Amino acid sequence: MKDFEENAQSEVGVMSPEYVNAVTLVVTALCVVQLVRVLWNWQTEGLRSIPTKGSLGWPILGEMPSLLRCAGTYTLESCPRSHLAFVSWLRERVEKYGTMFKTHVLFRPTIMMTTPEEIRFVLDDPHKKLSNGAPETLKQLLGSFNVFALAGQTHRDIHKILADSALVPELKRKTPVFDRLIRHSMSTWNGRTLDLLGAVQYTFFKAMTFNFFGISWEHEIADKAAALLSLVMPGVVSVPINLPGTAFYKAQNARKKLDKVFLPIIQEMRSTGSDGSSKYASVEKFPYHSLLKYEINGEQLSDIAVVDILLSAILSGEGPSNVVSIALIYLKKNPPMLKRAQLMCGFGLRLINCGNKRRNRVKLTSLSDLRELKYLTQNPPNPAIFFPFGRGNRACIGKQFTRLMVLMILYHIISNFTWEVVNFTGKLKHLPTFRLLGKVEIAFESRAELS
Ligand code: HEM
Repeated sequence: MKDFEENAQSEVGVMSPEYVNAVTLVVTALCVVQLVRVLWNWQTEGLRSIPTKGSLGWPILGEMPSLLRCAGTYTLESCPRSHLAFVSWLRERVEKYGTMFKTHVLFRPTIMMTTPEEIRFVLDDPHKKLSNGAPETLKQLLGSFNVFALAGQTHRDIHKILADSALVPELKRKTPVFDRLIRHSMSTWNGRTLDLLGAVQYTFFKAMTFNFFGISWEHEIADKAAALLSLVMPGVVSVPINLPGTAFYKAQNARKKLDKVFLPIIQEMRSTGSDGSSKYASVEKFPYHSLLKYEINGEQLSDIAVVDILLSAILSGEGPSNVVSIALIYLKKNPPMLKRAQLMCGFGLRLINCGNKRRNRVKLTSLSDLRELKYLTQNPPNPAIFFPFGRGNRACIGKQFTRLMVLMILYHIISNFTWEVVNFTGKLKHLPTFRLLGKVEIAFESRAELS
């Protein structure tokens, strides 16, 4: 019997444990290699056929780790050097591959263009073949009709409708309203320490709900909308995990509540026609009747599509609060520059309001008033090489609005207050947009010489 078992074992060739382990290892390694190949092919699809030189970096991560090392967080003082770090990341690749190279960042195959001519070519999009690569969270929170997700002729038409209402003549008409709103927002600042980014953003959101939905900033509904709007943006730049407590979850809830604020206005405007009058005490005059009549394939935009469009336009405007905060921090660090700005504001005040001794009560009633504030409107960049507001048919529609509001807010702060930076991380971030990190707490006091 024993002989039989030994013979049988040698007949079927029983494998030693070492042999089994080695085979398992080889098979697992082959599977991993195959998986990485499939992932990599999927990840770089579309880019491999483009005859541009470059490196796609690591599987999945691409060249993101090296880019993040250059574009991470920086202190305000090291900010110019941080630009140099990013520039050296670019220069290294430009020297190897040329001014246009392929890479893999933000989990996507990417073509980097580094000269103003190349960037202008893309933004001007002469063949009208490019569409926008907006993040998925943007679509989930702002809806499929958000302006960044639109493409082709529909995008061009909607862009024009939005842009027309943000042109200088329209802003001229609204300047006194914005001025009242800003002075009202600042009326409680004396002796208080404020989260400046939050406070300025709140004022901006109220100005924009007036601009895009016609909602009066004095009405409580404008406060409700501004509070909800400030919850949506953090969700757009967050990981889309829909669990209670996450930024994405809060943003989704805020979006649902915003629909309840805005949808009744759109529904009422459709029924009342084009004169813009409203039964809502909150709505002064709805400015977008042309949007209500806009048709795609013979069908008018749905009410929710109109809300998507206007909401995305409002939420594009979260940048200016960073601009105001950075300006105040830099001015504080540079007393001679602050002094000159104060003098110019004073000079502007005298021009605007000759004879009025209560200088802190002065109103800005037109855009030409602002032109007198020469120091605040200096250093125009070269438009051929510097386009912070984009270009072409995707260009920012809020450029004039931003200039106007930032200037008015700075003007009122500089001429009415002294301030101390109480709490600020001192850090800036470049990705996904240029912004200050954390809260910026600033203590405001009325300027003694004005009271
Ligand atoms: C510091 C302030 C701002 C900066 C630097 C800025 C910058 C930009 C840039 C670079 C783009 C182009 C994005 C692309 O190419 O896809 C853009 C688009 C846009 N911006 Fe702004 N923006 C600012 C403020 C505002 C404000 C206050 C509003 C609203 C009143 C606004 C509304 C829009 C809209 C609606 C678009 C999309 C245009 C389209 O795709 O048709 N922006 N912005």
